[in-house]
Amino acid sequence: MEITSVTVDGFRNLAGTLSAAPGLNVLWGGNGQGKTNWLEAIYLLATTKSFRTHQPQELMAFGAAAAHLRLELQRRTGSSVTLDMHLEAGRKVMLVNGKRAALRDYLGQLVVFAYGREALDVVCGEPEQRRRFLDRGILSLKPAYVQTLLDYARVLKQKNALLRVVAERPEHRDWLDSLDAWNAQLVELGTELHVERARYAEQLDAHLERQLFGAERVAIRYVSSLEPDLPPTAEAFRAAMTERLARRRAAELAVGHALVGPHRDDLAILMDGREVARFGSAGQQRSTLLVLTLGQLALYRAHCAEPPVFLLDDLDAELDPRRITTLLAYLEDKAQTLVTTTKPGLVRGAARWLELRAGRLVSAHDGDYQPPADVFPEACLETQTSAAGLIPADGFG
Ligand SMILES: Nc1ncnc2c1ncn2[C@@H]1O[C@H](COP(=O)(O)OP(=O)(O)OP(=O)(O)O)[C@@H](O)[C@H]1O
Repeated sequence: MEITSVTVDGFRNLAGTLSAAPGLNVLWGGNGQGKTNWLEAIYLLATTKSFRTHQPQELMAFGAAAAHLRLELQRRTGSSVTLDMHLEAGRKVMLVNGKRAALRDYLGQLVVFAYGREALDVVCGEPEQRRRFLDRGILSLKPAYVQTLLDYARVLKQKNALLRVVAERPEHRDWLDSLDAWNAQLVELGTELHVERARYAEQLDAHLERQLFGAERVAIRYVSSLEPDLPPTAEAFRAAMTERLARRRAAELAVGHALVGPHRDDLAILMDGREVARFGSAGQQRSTLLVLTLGQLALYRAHCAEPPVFLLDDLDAELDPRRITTLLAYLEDKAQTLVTTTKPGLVRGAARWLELRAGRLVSAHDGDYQPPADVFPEACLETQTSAAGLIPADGFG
């Protein structure tokens, strides 16, 4: 699949249309000109989520009451698809080819993988970020999985509401009659989550592009909160969760919320057997995230013929020049890539150059266009200041 155009109205500081080419597209301009906002718009259109915020209101242009985003994409088969998203009063409406679409149908249309500063939480943040990372990867292969996620979240919410009421108002103890029914549903839905996530983590580990950035010593493993080495089978999980729910019943009643289930699981990201988040350098943490994200892309390509879209934010701030060349060469035949940079002179071989100012396109060039080498002295200064955060050329050494 390839994005051919994105049109935005009322979203952050953006306006107008960007036309993308197959291959590498470079969105360039000074700091604060809306480059990341364009990638965020594309990510939102693909996944229905922002990589920056959970607050829909923040996505709307200051003072605007609604936003509209449209994306045209072309499939390998030659067919084209239009995705529309309308944001208003905290609501999102999604259309595929002009028709309202259920989430599971919408999510399969455009697959994107994104690497940027915000995504570093996957390595360094809370377990929830790592569960989301896994879930997003599974959704790229299996959009129907979204129903399992929604159902599990709904049942967990109901169970928590019940436990809270009973903890706060003991006269409602008879309401506990329904607890077994909620638990039975959690076991079934939790089994699906566990099996999908544990298998995905196993496959992802096998597809990590370790040699690309010297990440040979990185390994990942799904860690169930029930038992760290629980096998990825439905039988093992069902038995473990049923036993644990019975054993923790009194504790759940005492604290007033659910203590057992895959909503407490984690993904271990290790280097030489130690957590990268705690023992890795800043450069090693970034390398690890890049290797994980490229692993998701490789795993997707192993299952799907359509190349996905790769979004790479702030290229020059995240990678040293040697790694930029290695990464862009790697992506060349695997994805349509959109990168943002304040230093377009660092990029070679782009299919399209899109210059942005104040959220709008000011020039577009194809092919062998030579962008200015260094036109944003203030941006260069900022990049130098943050140079300590660059992924070092010797990677994990
Ligand atoms: N809801 C909003 N409405 C209008 N403008 C917004 C909104 N949210 C952010 N902005 C503006 O977007 C700009 C930042 O855009 P963005 O983060 O895309 O910049 P960038 O080009 O990626 O910059 P850098 O190179 O520094 O990363 C800021 O000027 C900010 O004021």
